[in-house]
Formats: sequence, C-alpha cells, structure tokens
Amino acid sequence: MISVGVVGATGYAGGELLRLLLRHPRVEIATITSRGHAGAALTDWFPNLRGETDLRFSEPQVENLADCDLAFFATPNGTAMQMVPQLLAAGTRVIDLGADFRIKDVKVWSQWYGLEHACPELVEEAVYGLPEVNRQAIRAARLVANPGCYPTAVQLGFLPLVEQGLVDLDHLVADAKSGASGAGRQPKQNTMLTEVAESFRAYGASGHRHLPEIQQGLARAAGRPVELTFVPHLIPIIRGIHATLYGRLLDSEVDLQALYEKRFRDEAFVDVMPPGSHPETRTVRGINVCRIAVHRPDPGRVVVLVVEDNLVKGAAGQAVQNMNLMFGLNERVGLADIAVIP
Ligand SMILES: NC(=O)C1=CN([C@@H]2O[C@H](COP(=O)(O)OP(=O)(O)OC[C@H]3O[C@@H](n4cnc5c(N)ncnc54)[C@H](OP(=O)(O)O)[C@@H]3O)[C@@H](O)[C@H]2O)C=CC1
Ligand SMILES: CC(=O)N[C@@H](CCC(=O)OP(=O)(O)O)C(=O)O
Repeated sequence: MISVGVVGATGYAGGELLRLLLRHPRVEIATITSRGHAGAALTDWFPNLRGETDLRFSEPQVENLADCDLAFFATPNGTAMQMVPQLLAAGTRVIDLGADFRIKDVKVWSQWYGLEHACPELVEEAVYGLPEVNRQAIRAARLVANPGCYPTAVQLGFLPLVEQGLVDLDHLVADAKSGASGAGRQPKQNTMLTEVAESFRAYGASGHRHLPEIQQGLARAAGRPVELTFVPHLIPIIRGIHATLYGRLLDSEVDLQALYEKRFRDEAFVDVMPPGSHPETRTVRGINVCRIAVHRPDPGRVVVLVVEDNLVKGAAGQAVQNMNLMFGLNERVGLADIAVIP
C-alpha cells in the first residue's frame, strides 16, 4: 500500500483528491491536514464522503507527513515550497498541485507569483506532471509539479500541432473558460453565486500567471519559443474548463483528425472525438478525461476544442495519475469513473 498525506484537505482540490484516493485500491490515507480545524472530521467539510472514512484533520507539519510515502499539497501557491525540502530529506515524495515547482525560470516564477522562492535549488529537479509528455520522468521523480488547470487543457490541445511544426508558433490563441470551483473554496466576492450566476466575463486579459507555464510547455514541445495570446473567462458553472484554441496552419494538406488520433492513440485520458464534434464540459464532470475535437474552418486555419474538469484532469485526477506512475502502478488505477449526465 502507498501511504499518503494530503495537505489542504478542506479545499476543493484536496477534497476531490480524497474522493478519488478513498476508492483507490492501493492507497492508505495516513494524514490529512487543516491549519484551523485539527481534530475535526473530514466529512464535516465533505459530507459526500460520509460512510467512506472517519479521517480527522491534523496540523500541516512536517512531522505529521514525514512517515508517508507521498505527500500531496493541495494548498495555495507558495505553501508547498516551505515543507518540500524537509519532506524529500525524510524520504517522502511530493506532488504539488500548486505552482511552486512548475516554472523552471525562478525569476519568471517570482515575477508572476509575487513571492521569493524558498527552495530554488529543487525547481530544476521537479518534474512537470503532464503524463502525456513526461511519463518516463514522472515514474522516477521525487517531486512532481502538477500542472495548472488551464495549462493542462491548452497544452494537450495544441501539442500535436506544435510538436509537428504545423502551426505558426508566433500567433497561437487560447480562449479559455472555467467554472467557479477553479478559484478555490476560500470566499471571494467575485466567485459568489450572486456575482457569477447569469453572467459571463473575462479576467486576466492583460496577463494571467498560467501564460508562462503554457508557453514553457509548448516551447519545449516545439523546440523554440512560442507566442500565445491567452485569455481566461469565468463562466457560471461549478466545474469544467472549455478551451477554444486557434492557430494558423503552415500545411494546408495535413490530415488533422489522423494527426490527433495518432498522437493520443495510447493515452487513456485523452479522447479525440470524431470529426465535427463539439465537446461538452458535462461529459467530463468528475472524471480524469480531456476530450478534444479538431476543426479546420478553412485550409489555413485550425480550431481545437478542449474540455476537462478543472478539479480532476486539471488537478486531483492528474495528481492521482502521476502518483500511479511514481509508484509503478497502471496509470488508470482509481480513475475509472464515468461522468454523470444530465
Ligand atoms: N481549484 C482548481 O480547479 C485548481 C486548483 N489548483 C491548485 O490547487 C491548490 C489548491 O486549490 P483549491 O483547492 O482550489 O484551493 P482552496 O482555497 O479550496 O483550498 C486551499 C487549501 O489549502 C489549505 N491552506 C491554505 N493555506 C495553507 C498553508 N499556509 N499551509 C497549509 N495549508 C494551507 C486550506 O486549508 P486550511 O485553511 O483548513 O488549512 C485549504 O484546505 C492551489 O495551488 C490551486 O492553485 C490547481 C488546478 C485546479
Ligand atoms: C476560475 C479561476 O479563478 N481559476 C484559477 C485557476 C486555478 C488554478 O489552476 O490554479 P493554480 O495555477 O494556482 O494551481 C485562476 O484563474 O486563478
């Protein structure tokens, strides 16, 4: 059994992780943490888990996690980096669902996150946890930087085109929409029901912190820098990301459907839909799947539609997928759910 700890277990990503981990046949949950609620029951925060667990929170301290094989951090950016060096030294592997280890250039990370990095020496070692790109490295990693929700959707959607040099890398566009759970459980005025329902707006149009993460991943795939316009939007749904990606094609003959099907043929969690499809967020609600449809409105233009659940393939499900790889399990273990419709 893999003994795991979850830091940030009162939050949305932590709760989703526990929903998945409680049904994982090879996991034993040793520790869950909350700063203000030590001693309280997990089910007080997630009543959906009643009957599944009697876990109670403890304080997020290294000594409460150091006996685990693996610690997940489902915590705000800037949290994991405070404990990771001591945990790795104690032999505990780490998956950070936050952004502390995603950006290789620590200066760039500091500019976007407004923090000084607490352990820059570990950033290079950290493996970016997008299994569809880094599977081999994830297997051996001590420290995995789980990707952001938007970066997962945008990178998976663009990868086949970028890897093959089929699009103009100076004019990529990603128009992405997220449900309100993407903003976390902490009360914030702009994600209140009364502020989100019956409305729709963009945010971060002049710069969002996921831009450098996406550009880093696509540049690695392309072998050269890429220019991307990325605009996120908040939509009045609870879960789900829909990304519409635009590119100028450099090859008007290429069979895009065949390209995408071939690239993701062996990927358990990427579904390339039939030609002409328009994927819906509800088809991935609660499951670790990214669905993609590729369109060519005219010979020089490609439009890619991508959906995922921000809390699953965009966070907790991807973290479980990474854990499976790190511990030599089949990637699909514990991730076999089917989405609920309607
Ligand atoms: N929501 C999403 O769709 C996605 C989230 N992520 C990332 O996952 C992480 C968690 O996000 P989310 O669940 O939405 O956020 P929430 O605000 O819902 O939860 C954050 C959790 O972190 C705990 N926490 C806060 N500060 C600290 C601290 N200093 N030390 C230890 N624990 C702390 C809180 O618990 P308590 O106060 O009880 O200690 C809470 O359980 C973030 O980095 C986020 O960016 C990534 C992809 C998608
Ligand atoms: C709707 C919404 O607010 N979404 C969040 C993204 C959540 C996420 O993936 O955050 P990290 O990169 O910090 O892990 C945002 O745009 O800030």
